[in-house]
Amino acid sequence: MGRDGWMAATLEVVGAAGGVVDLPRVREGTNTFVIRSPDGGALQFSVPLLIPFPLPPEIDAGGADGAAWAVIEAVKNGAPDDPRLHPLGGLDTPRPQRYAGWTEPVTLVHSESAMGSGLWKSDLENVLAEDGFHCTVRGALAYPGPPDRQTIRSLGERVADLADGIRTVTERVPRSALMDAVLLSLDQKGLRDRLPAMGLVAFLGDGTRPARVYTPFRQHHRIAGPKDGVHIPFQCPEALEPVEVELPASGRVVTGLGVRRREALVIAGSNAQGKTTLIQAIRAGEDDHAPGDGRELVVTVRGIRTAEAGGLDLNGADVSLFFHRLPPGMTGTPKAAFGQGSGSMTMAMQFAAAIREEAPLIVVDEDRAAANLLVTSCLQEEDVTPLAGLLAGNRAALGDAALVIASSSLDPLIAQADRILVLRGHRADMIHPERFRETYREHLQALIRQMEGGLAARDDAHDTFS
Ligand SMILES: Nc1ncnc2c1ncn2[C@@H]1O[C@H](COP(=O)(O)OP(=O)(O)OP(=O)(O)O)[C@@H](O)[C@H]1O
Repeated sequence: MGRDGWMAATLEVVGAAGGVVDLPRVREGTNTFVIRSPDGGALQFSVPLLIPFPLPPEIDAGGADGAAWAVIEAVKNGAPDDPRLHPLGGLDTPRPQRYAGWTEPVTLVHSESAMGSGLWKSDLENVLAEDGFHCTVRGALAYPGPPDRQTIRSLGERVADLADGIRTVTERVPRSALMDAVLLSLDQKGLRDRLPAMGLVAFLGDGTRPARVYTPFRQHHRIAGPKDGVHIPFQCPEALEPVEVELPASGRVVTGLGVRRREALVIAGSNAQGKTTLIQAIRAGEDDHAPGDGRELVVTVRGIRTAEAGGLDLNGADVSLFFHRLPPGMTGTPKAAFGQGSGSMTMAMQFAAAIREEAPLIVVDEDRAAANLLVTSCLQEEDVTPLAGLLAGNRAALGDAALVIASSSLDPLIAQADRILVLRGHRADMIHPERFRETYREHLQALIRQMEGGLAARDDAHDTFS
């Protein structure tokens, strides 16, 4: 941190930048630093600024994160054309691509997770408040040489110019753009609060565009932006009884799929129809999204959990919901198991913990699950009850949690669903569970006939050649 003495000069920089530096928010080494880049070509800095742009009085402070989002994205957009903003993208350094993450667009307005912590976005460090726009900006300049009076003064001037540039852009953001983002943020927060009273744990609005595009800086679905090109919007089929909702802040009336408390909803469909994408959108509904994200109308209550196969160490984990005996190699009892968990044991632990801690919604994706914790094989012994078995015979053990399960091949599990949404060509349709069970029965009978036919043919061939 103290390389070349730049850190020692930081406070001088702060002084030189005058009143724009947000002194109460200065945390040296964390959000305030000046350091030469590892390749030596740039001087990287981070500094909390207070831009004199107070939250307009007509804006409800509850949606101020939307206004902060609109301002930050406008500044990022303006960076190439305004030399004062060039440090944001390291545009004057020999390798600007190294700093492109700082101007990477973000369509997230609020998240309780630590998602995208390396990106500039509306969060606890970037807030529009009554006393101005508090923001922590990171930048990079071409390396000016060792820290002496001249270079330190010029750094101070660049930071002051940057603050000035941010202020200019901020003041030009149309009020309507601020208001759109604010209302959307308030709508999502308000709807999330209302869901429990509606008997719902998630709402997936019609028109949602759930698919994502990944960039080097946004590699997780929660922070990734909308997919370009062909993008089929979600539309809740009539047979799934769409819910109509009046959004609390804008008063807009929208329709969509409501995921009900305690229900088991299966998202089915053959390969690559968009099951994982839809389930990820429901998970991302814990966050608030900006106009254009595509998931603005997906709202999920907080505290949802996933259960996935893994190989975690179990340290007194209660897996008795699924396991009635421990496999060899583990110690303890099913109520307090110790040892290296198998894929299904780890998943059982996560599932049981979610139920114990009263998670409102548990999400399971067949792609990431231990299949033997979901359905039974004819070889399975009695010491494990998979999820399909719990749904069939012991629903009470799952408490109040709703389940959303993406599955394309685990018919015995799909057969236990309360509702089945089936995706075809990325479009949602519905299969009545009773109809599915009939089809499944016929499918099993055909399989038995096929298997018996195959065995008989094998016996005939054996007789012929023996
Ligand atoms: N509504 C949509 N519009 C356009 N593309 C979509 C849509 N939903 C998903 N996709 C795209 O379809 C592809 C497959 O999606 P996804 O992985 O969610 O399918 P899946 O049903 O879970 O697949 P699998 O059965 O192989 O696990 C991805 O490239 C995804 O971005």
